[in-house]
Amino acid sequence: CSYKLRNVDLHPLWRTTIDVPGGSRQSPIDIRVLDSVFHPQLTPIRTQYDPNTCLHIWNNGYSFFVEFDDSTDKSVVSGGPLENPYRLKQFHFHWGVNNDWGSEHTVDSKVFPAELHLVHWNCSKYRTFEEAIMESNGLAVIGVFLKLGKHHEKLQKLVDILPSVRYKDSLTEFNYFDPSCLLPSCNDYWTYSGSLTTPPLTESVTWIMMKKPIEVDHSQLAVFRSLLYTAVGEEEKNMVDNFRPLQPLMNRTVLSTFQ
Ligand SMILES: NS(=O)(=O)c1ccco1
Ligand SMILES: [Zn+2]
Repeated sequence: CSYKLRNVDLHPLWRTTIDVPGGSRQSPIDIRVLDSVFHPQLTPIRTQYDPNTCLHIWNNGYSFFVEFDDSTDKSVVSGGPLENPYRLKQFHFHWGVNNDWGSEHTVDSKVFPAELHLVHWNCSKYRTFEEAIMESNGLAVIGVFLKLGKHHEKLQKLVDILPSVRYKDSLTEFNYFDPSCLLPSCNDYWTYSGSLTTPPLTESVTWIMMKKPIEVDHSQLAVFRSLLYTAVGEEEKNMVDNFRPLQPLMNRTVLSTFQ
């Protein structure tokens, strides 16, 4: 395989390898398939999303976030390694300047052009998302790899509105979207204990990484890359390579639902 070096010009947010004091469960990681342990008791992940809870999209200067109304249990994930339902708060992506890299997690060192994160918080134990991100079992993030392939029909509704959040701190209304259309058809996943990959990098995440990638086409990824890190009036910097470098596995085991 062609070994491409990633001389990536990382965003200042990630340029320093921020070592969280005492960090022992940081994300992202390289998932070594043969080292993962098959766990037959892990049930499939169950998502119940109400498209009416979709609120808006905003560009916060390092990704674009689709945010949901998390004041009720209308949009939740449960099952698998989760001891109770977790409420959907937002989803966002990480991507590269080209199709050779962009994902945060890797699979046997294989990099994907982008990665989707669906972020949920433990509403049975904590009162708010902000509180949950500080707790070891506070969050559950479903990660989905994106690969280059056929046009993703359902994603296009989101892609079409991205130009309206081109600049940092811009926000636009976005209603009636069910993010389960972005999940792969196959239920197989890996799961491990990790952290947020952006500040505050807290070690509060149960990661659920879907084995099968979804396909998007070149033009759809190109629109992601047309977004800007910068606000109106600032010197324009394209929002690309917004992924954190791989972190050491340390004393962790990745579990899998398949052999
Ligand atoms: N990239 S991520 O899903 O770990 C995340 C969510 C909020 C902050 O960082
Ligand atoms: Zn993320």
